[in-house]
Amino acid sequence: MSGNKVDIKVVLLGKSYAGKTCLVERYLHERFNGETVPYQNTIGAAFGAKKVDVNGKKIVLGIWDTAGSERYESMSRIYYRNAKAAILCFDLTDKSSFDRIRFWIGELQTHEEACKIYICATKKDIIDADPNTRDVNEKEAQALAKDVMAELYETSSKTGENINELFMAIAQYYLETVKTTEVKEDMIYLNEVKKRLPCSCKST
Ligand SMILES: Nc1nc2c(ncn2[C@@H]2O[C@H](COP(=O)(O)OP(=O)(O)OP(=O)(O)O)[C@@H](O)[C@H]2O)c(=O)[nH]1
Repeated sequence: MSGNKVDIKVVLLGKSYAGKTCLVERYLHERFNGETVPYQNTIGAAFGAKKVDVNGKKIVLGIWDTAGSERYESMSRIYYRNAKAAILCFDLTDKSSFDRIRFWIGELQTHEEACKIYICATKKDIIDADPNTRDVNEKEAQALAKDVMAELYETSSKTGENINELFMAIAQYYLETVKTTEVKEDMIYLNEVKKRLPCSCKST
């Protein structure tokens, strides 16, 4: 990492009102304005960045909070292009928001194959306070996550539960993958060197 360079592009996708902006607000600024400020839909997208320390390595996450409104859907590809991680948000109290993430999974699988998917079930505090408000079956969410090899996090932007954990997992996975790639590249390089060695070298 050098200067203000963004190391990992992370994009948030999901239905309008799913809780994407609050998730980013909580992570970047450790605050939740949901009880004091009326809901305002995101227009286009918003960008924020945060430097994190993963086992002594500092990396910068560049986070794109996209608009959930279907009106802006065609623009979303601009925001998820080259993203290393996508957080697909759904609201635990709204089944239609869960159904919507299948659309985003399809988009990413078609256009951004290398992007790692994280599924984020938001507003956990609401269902903790009243389990009857749960509109998405936990097993169904787990099954979908397993299907697409995604990790599933249940979060609350009100309490902050699981939010640092989610972004830390993204950063850690990124670093592990970078390391693996470097190792792979070294291996390829060694193979190439072996292939090019003159025959006389084999016996030495
Ligand atoms: N209790 C509770 N309310 C939440 C939580 N997250 C979001 N909300 C509320 O849900 C509403 C929508 O949240 P936003 O974060 O603005 O939703 P969004 O997905 O960014 O919406 P768009 O910008 O339209 O795409 C707001 O009224 C928030 O206060 C949460 O974790 N707990």
